[in-house]
Amino acid sequence: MSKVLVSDPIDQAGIDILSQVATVDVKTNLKPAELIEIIGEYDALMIRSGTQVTKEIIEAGTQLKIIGRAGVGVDNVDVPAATRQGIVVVNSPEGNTIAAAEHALAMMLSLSRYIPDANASVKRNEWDRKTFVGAEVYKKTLGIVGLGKIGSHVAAVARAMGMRLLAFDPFISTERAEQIGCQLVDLDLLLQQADYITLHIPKTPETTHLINAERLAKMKPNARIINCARGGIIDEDALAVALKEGKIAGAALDVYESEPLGESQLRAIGKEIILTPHLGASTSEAQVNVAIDVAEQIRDVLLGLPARSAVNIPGLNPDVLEELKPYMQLAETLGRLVGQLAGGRVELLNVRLQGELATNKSQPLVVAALKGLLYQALRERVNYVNATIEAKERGIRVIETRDASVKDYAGSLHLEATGTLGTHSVTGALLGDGEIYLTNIDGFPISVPPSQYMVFTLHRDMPGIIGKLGSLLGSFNVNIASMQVGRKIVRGDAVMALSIDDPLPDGILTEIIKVPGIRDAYTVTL
Ligand SMILES: NC(=O)c1ccc[n+]([C@@H]2O[C@H](COP(=O)([O-])OP(=O)(O)OC[C@H]3O[C@@H](n4cnc5c(N)ncnc54)[C@H](O)[C@@H]3O)[C@@H](O)[C@H]2O)c1
Ligand SMILES: O=C(O)CC[C@@H](O)C(=O)O
Repeated sequence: MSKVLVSDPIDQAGIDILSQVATVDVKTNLKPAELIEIIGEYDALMIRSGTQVTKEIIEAGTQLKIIGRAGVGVDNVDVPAATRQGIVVVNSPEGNTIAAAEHALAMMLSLSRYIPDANASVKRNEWDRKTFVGAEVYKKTLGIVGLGKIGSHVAAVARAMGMRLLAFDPFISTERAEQIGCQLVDLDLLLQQADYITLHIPKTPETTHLINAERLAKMKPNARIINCARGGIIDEDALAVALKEGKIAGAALDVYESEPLGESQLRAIGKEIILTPHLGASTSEAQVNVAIDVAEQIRDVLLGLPARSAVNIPGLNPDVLEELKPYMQLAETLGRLVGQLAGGRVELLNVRLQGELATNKSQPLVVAALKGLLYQALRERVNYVNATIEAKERGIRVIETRDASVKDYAGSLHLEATGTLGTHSVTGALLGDGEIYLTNIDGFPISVPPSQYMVFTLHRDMPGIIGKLGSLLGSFNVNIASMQVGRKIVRGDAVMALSIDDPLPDGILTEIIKVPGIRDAYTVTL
C-alpha cells in the first residue's frame, strides 16, 4: 500500500480520502532535518504553507510521486527540483479564493474603523470614542493589484459597497477588467489615485518588493494598503518607515517576508497597522475545500490517474487526457522503438501528429513520445512530468508537426529520430479493437503489433532470405513468435519485423548482418 505523509494540519475530510488508497501519517511541525530523514519512505507528501519543501527534501524523497499543496501558492515548494525528479506538484487553485478575498475585505474595513484596537481598548475596560474615528469606503477608490480569482471577487464585493475600482494587471485585457467593473491602469496611476490598495498577485522575482519606498512615496497620505497575497511583495522596512512618518495612513498584512513573523518594527506601530498570522485561507469552508481538492488528486495519482491541477505538467488537462489515453501508450511505444533504432544518443526527434490527432489538443502525445524515447537512458526516472526538461537538457531537439490529410487510420503518429545509428522512422496507429500496430518502418509499410523483444532487418527482397534468417536464429535457440516483411517493390529493398520470445543473445546481430542480402539489423526491447 502507498504511504502519504501529511506534514501540516489538514482537514479530516482530506485524510479520509487519502486513507482509501494509502497509509496516512500525520506528522506536523517537523524540522527540515527530521523531514529529510523520513521522506524517503513516502509516495506522497501533503502540505499547507507551513512546510518548506526544499531541493534537499525533494532529493531525499526518492519514492515521491506527488506533492500536494492544500492551497494556491506553491512558493514553498521547489517546483523545478520536483519537476526534475519527475514528481507531480498539485495545488487547489480555487478552494480558498473566497476565504482570501473576504479576509482582504475584512482587513480593509477593520483598518478603516480601527476595529482591532477599538476592540482591545474595550477589553481593557476603556470607553474611548475619539481615538477611533474612522473613514468610509463608500465612494472611495480601491486599487487592486492582480485581477485574478481573488482580486476579481474583491472587486465584485467592493463595487457593491460603492467603491470606484482601479486595477493593475499586465496579463489581463481591458475588456476583462471592464467586465469586472475595473478601470485598467498602470501601477503609478493606481498608487497615486487609490485610497485603498489591495495586493492579489503571486510572489515572483518581478513582484518581490514591488511596493518599495519609492512606490510608497507615490501613495496618498490617507491611503491604506492591504497584503493578503504573499510576504515580500511589500518591503516591510520601507512600510514601517512610511507608517511612522505618516506618509500613508495604514496597512494590513496577513503575510510576511519571513513566517512566522520574527523581530519586526511593524509590531511597534499602533492602530495604523493590523497584523494577522497568515489567516487568509483559514475558514472551515476553505480548509475542507482545499483538503478534498488536493487529497483527491493525490489519490488519483497514486492510482495511476492524471491530476486535474498539476502545476508542473503543462497542458495535461484531464478531459483531454482521457480522450488521448489510448494514444499515449502508442506514442510511448513508438518513442521507445525509434529511440533504439536511431541509437542511444538521439539529437533530433520529429513527431508528426496525423489524421484526427493533428490538433493542438494532442500535444501530450509529444511528451509521451519523449518519455518513450528517454526510457532507454533513464528507465523509471523519466515520466510525463520531467520528459520535456530531460530531453532539453540532453540537447534533443523536438519538432512537432501536424498533418490532418493522412487518412489511412483515424489517427496515427509518425516519429523520426536522428541519432548515432542514423535517421530512422516509425509510424503506428490503433486498430479497431484499440490494439497498437506498427504500420511503417523506415518508409516500408508493415502491419505488426509491437512485442517485448523484436528484431528488424533491412534487406534485399530475394528468395531464401527468410529461411536463412530463421535457421540462423533457430541455431541459437531463438524462438520466433511472428514475422512480417514490408516492401515497396518486388525484389527491391525490404524490412523484416520479427517478434521473438526472449531477448536476442549477445553477438547474434553481427551474425545476422553476415547473411547475404541483409544490409542492417536492429534489436529492440519494448
Ligand atoms: N493569505 C492567504 O492565505 C492566501 C490564500 C489564497 C491565496 N493567496 C495568494 O493570493 C495571491 C493571488 O491568488 P489568486 O488565486 O487570485 O491567483 P490568480 O493566479 O488567480 O491571480 C493572480 C493575478 O496576478 C496577476 N499578476 C501576475 N504577475 C503580476 C504582476 N507582476 N503585476 C500585476 N499583476 C500580476 C496575474 O495576471 C493574475 O491575474 C497568490 O499569491 C496566492 O498565493 C494567499
Ligand atoms: O495554507 C494556508 O493556510 C495558506 C494558504 C494560502 O497562502 C494559499 O496560497 O493558498
